[in-house]
Amino acid sequence: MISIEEAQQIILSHTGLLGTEEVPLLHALHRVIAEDVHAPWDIPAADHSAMDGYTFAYDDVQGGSLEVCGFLPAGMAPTEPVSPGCAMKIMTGAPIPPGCDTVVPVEDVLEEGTTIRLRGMVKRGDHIRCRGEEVNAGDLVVVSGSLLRPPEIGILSSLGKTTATVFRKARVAVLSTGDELLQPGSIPEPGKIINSNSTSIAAQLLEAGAEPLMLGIARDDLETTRRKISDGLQADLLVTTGGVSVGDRDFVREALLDLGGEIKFWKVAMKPGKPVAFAMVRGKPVFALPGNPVAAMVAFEQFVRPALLTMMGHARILRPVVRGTLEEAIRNRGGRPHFVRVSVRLEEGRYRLASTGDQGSARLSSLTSGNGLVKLPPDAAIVAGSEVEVQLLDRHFEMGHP
Ligand SMILES: Nc1nc2c(c(=O)[nH]1)N[C@H]1C(S)=C(S)[C@@H](COP(=O)(O)OP(=O)(O)OC[C@H]3O[C@@H](n4cnc5c(N)ncnc54)[C@H](O)[C@@H]3O)O[C@H]1N2
Ligand code: MOO
Repeated sequence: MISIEEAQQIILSHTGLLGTEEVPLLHALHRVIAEDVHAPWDIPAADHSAMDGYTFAYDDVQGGSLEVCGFLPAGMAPTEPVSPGCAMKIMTGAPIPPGCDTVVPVEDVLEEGTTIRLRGMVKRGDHIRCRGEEVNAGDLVVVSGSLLRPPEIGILSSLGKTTATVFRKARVAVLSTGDELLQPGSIPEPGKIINSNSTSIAAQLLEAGAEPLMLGIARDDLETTRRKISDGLQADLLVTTGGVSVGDRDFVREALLDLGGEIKFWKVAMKPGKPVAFAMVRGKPVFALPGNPVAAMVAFEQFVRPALLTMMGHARILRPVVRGTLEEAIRNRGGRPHFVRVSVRLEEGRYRLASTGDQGSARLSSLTSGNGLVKLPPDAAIVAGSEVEVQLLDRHFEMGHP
């Protein structure tokens, strides 16, 4: 049995970047850009007013009064110089006319008919956003490999871009195995359960920015399992759940080998998720996750998600780890690291952690009532009040459960 870290290394050594595609700018949100973007022009393109107020030549201010000679709303492009001794009323964002070099906000003047009187001190160049202050033509503005968040989308738009070249979304085939499984939406019958794993894995894929392709259920026989897995190899990556332990009807590993696959590892020292397998089959990575619903989701977090993010160009592929105070004692009596599901609350700037209760590998509510995983070493007993590291699976829950 290998460690979690060894398993992650093996996976990443078989994980390469996907290709790229050009998409409309808004479709590039939360994806990784695969091109360097240089500015085709200065931003701002000219000196602009940063305030609604008056603009004038600083040297013309004699005794603090100026004659108002005109009005410059945003959108105008004045070319005529302003006459000596004159001020122009100017709106935020309007270009500074030739001859002017200073702006005073409207609330800092006394308006007396067609003249204005400055109420206080003014400095040359006040309240002017200079040409190229943010970006100069030719500057590298967005670097290839950057994650595109709303601000990056905005700056790309300001550079005239309407599309972006980004790494492709991974297309991931999802297959569940088991004779006991019913399609989602069914009414349970004796001996049967609903295939919830396909849905939870698909949700994890969507959250990671990938595209799930639902292959449905493979019955517990070698031929069906092999055929369904073969179908899944059309995708960039395949995730299966169930049928990977040592049961008489666990056919996933045999099917992978029959298809010419190489099993890079099987069984990782962790709980839940031990009987996870990783294989390369016809050049495609295949993750065979355990059937127990929590084991499948926790193994997805540790192994599938980092691989997907790497393929889609992300530099940050692991969940953030923070330190928090345990509100209760937790212990691991087993010989494998145990991912204890906890709820993480942010209280007065400190993280506080509480166990989500019964930690059974089949009990999905141990995940729904929490948002973090504490990796507890084998045979560890941690007392209440101790500080431990926790992987944050979901930042929304920190402010309290809805
Ligand atoms: N003799 C041993 N038995 C088991 C071992 C072991 O080491 N020796 N490991 C246990 C561990 S740990 C896990 S985890 C499970 C994993 O087994 P499989 O991956 O073969 O999964 P299945 O046996 O097919 O199913 C396990 C469990 O999960 C339920 N399940 C399966 N698929 C789904 C689905 N799509 N949606 C919802 N629930 C699903 C299934 O009904 C079983 O209850 O093996 C232990 N056994
Ligand atoms: O790995 Mo299985 O870990 O019970 O859930």
